[in-house]
Parts: sequence; structure tokens; C-alpha cells
Amino acid sequence: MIRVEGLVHRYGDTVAVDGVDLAIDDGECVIVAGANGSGKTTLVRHFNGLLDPDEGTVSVNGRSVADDLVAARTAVAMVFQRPEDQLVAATIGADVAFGPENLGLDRDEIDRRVSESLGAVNLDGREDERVDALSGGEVERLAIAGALAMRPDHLVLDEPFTGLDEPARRSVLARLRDLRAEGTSLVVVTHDLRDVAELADRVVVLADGDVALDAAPDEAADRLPDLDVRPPC
Ligand SMILES: Nc1ncnc2c1ncn2[C@@H]1O[C@H](COP(=O)(O)OP(=O)(O)OP(=O)(O)O)[C@@H](O)[C@H]1O
Repeated sequence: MIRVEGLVHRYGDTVAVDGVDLAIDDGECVIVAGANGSGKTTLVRHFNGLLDPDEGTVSVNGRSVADDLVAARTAVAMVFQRPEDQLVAATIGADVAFGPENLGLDRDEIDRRVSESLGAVNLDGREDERVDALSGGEVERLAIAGALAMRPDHLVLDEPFTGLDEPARRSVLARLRDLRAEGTSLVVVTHDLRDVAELADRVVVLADGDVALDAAPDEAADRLPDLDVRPPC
């Protein structure tokens, strides 16, 4: 479980997250929606300690993120909005292998994860290609593969579908569906509920850094126009 209590995050005078309380159960799929600047990215970056709270606490699987950063980063994998920032190696295969290698897994297991994760984003067979020759959408798919290869308890994806073409989107969605069935919790930051509506248990809408709505997808879709978030059509 990811549990957020009384979380406040400020950038100078800007209060980006303003007293959020939120719990995400194991195996749940939660969409985090909200207008630009409502605090979505700032909130989820606390889930694995990329940011420190100004107030409040965040815990993952019962442990405070501040007290055990390694446990939080093993349990929570993130795909960022600018995935090019999270590439760590020169080739596709090496990039996806990096996380599992850091977990100390044996070579066969690493290779298995690399191949499975690249398959999920339609990049299989391209292990030796250089990452600096990839298109924006391919970089995004590679970043998703890197997160999948960690087999995290909780997978957080910040606007993951923006640069994906339809086949890649379908393939990523299929993998997310499998992960969810296997018990991985998913947190998907998106402006467009259609992206993962079929998977979502709840939609959490942020406004001005706080939770304005926490509801089932159908109810959220009905109320989104009032909440200044692009509605599904
Ligand atoms: N590094 C930063 N330095 C200063 N202010 C920041 C920084 N990052 C975010 N902010 C501000 O904090 C607020 C929340 O930003 P955040 O990126 O969390 O929102 P968001 O809901 O993810 O937005 P978007 O939909 O545009 O990605 C905004 O007012 C933003 O300008």
C-alpha cells in the first residue's frame, strides 16, 4: 500500500501539494487527473522519495519513504513525463537491464526480464540499438520497459500514453492489464480518462494541490467538467 498523510510540498511560495491524504491499496489501479499545475507530478514524485515532504508523511508497504529510500525505490517504479531524463545506458538492452542488475539478479533472470519488458512495448529484438537514435515515442516505450523490468509492487506512470502510437498504446495497456491481474498496483497520471478507464478502480482528481474528487471512473467522468479537467468524450 502507498499511504500519503497530510502531504504538503512547496516550491518557494508556490504550494504545489496542499495537505493531501490518499491511500492506494495493493492491486488497485488509480488514475490521478487534474488541470495543469494542480500538483499531480509533485504528488507522485513523493511515492518513491524523489521529493521530500515539507509537511506530512508518505509510506510504502508500511515503511516510511523518508526512513527507507531503498525499499521505496525497489517497491515503486516510475515512468516520468520526460522519459529521456531516465535513460541510463547507451543501448536499449543495457538500459532495461540496468535496474534488474542493481537488484543483484542472476543473468538468466535479467535476460528474461529484458526480453519480456521489451516485448511489452514492441521493442523486442532491438536490444543492441543505441538509445540516442530513438524517436520520442520509442524513448517513452523504453522507459516503460525499464520500469516493467523492475517488477515493482507499485508502478507509477506520469502521462505514459502521450507519445505512443496506437499499436504501442495497445501493447502497453495489455501489459498493464496483466500486471494488475498479478497484483501490481498502478497509478496513472493522465488528463485523458480514456487512456486507462477500462483498468481504473478509482479516479483521484487534484485541484490546487488537494484532492477535489476521489470516485469510481463513471462518477468521475460525469463530474469532470465541473472540475476543470478535460472530460472523456
Ligand atoms: N521544480 C519546480 N519549481 C518551481 N515550481 C514548480 C516546480 N515543479 C512544479 N512547480 C509548480 O508547482 C505546481 C504543481 O506542478 P505539478 O507539475 O506538480 O503539476 P501537474 O498537475 O503535474 O501539472 P501538468 O499537468 O502541467 O504536468 C505548479 O504551479 C508548478 O508551476
